[in-house]
Amino acid sequence: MTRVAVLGATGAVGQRFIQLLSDHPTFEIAALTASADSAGSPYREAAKWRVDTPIPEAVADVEVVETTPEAVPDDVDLIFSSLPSSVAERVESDFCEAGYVVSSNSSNERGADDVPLVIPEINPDHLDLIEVQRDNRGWDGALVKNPNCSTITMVPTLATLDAFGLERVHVSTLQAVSGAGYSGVTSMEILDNVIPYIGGEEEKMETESRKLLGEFDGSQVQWHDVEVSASCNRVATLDGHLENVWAELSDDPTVAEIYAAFDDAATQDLHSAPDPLIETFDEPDRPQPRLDRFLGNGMAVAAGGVQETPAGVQYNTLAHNTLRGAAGASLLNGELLDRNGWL
Ligand SMILES: N[C@@H](CC=O)C(=O)O
Repeated sequence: MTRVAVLGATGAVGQRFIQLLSDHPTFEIAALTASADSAGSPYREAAKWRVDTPIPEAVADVEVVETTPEAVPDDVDLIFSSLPSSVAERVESDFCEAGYVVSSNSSNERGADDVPLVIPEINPDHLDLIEVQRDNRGWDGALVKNPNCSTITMVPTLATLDAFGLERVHVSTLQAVSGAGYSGVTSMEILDNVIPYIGGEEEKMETESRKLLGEFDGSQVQWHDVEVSASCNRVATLDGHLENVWAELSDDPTVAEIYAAFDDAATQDLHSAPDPLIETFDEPDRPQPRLDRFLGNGMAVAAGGVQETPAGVQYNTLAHNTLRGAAGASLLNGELLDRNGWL
């Protein structure tokens, strides 16, 4: 078994990690960390459990430790991080310096030249950037990131469309409240409402997509030159980010060819990877968050409503933002790290 630790285990994404790890066939939880205030408490007291399955018995009485390399057992092979990015910025590098491999959902360093930003089905080869990172930083460990939830929802379809010459993308998002965390938006703000702004989100979609779709040339990632412009909205759904995408392509594929390309999107032979990666719908009113967010155990991307418009090919895409878009994304990167011998 691969021994794993979760940094920031009491938060919303941390709880998803616990849920996903509790019946994982090859990963076992060896340590859970939280802030100094919670350290020393059993997990069931430190975390206000809010996931829709019961708290796993195996972790309920585990004592939470502080988020420092010294507090984590030396024989931990892999660390998952769901720390707030301000904390991650300070502590993730300490873990990497201490020799740990960190698969992180936090947004710090996603754009750094020597940090792999990875979706296993899209750019698994970018993991080899770890060699460059180790040379640059002198680490025995490594830092690997997954993208933001709204980026990860859209990029699998864009990677597929790249075969038709992806030139420009416009996207408008309808993002669930869980993306903002438990104290993110209050009920008074979001009920009967849409908030047409999510701080920093548009920039994340615009930059992370280009890095993910880029080519790793052995020493650096040459970012894709597609132009992406995003408009991000918070809506009153619980989980599942729905996105309306317009993609301008240099070729002129038919709608049927686009559906066929989505259906054939590359998959990975990893425990948490869905097959197919993209579930398609012919119906113009799908995918929908409530109906389609759990496709592929919450790890698939859904796409539908493909049509030709004067502004390019238009379609809707959806993914579960805390599964495929957060904890599940880091977990999948951990499975790839393990399979490719980085642990
Ligand atoms: N930044 C995202 C997080 C993903 O769920 C958001 O605010 O929705």
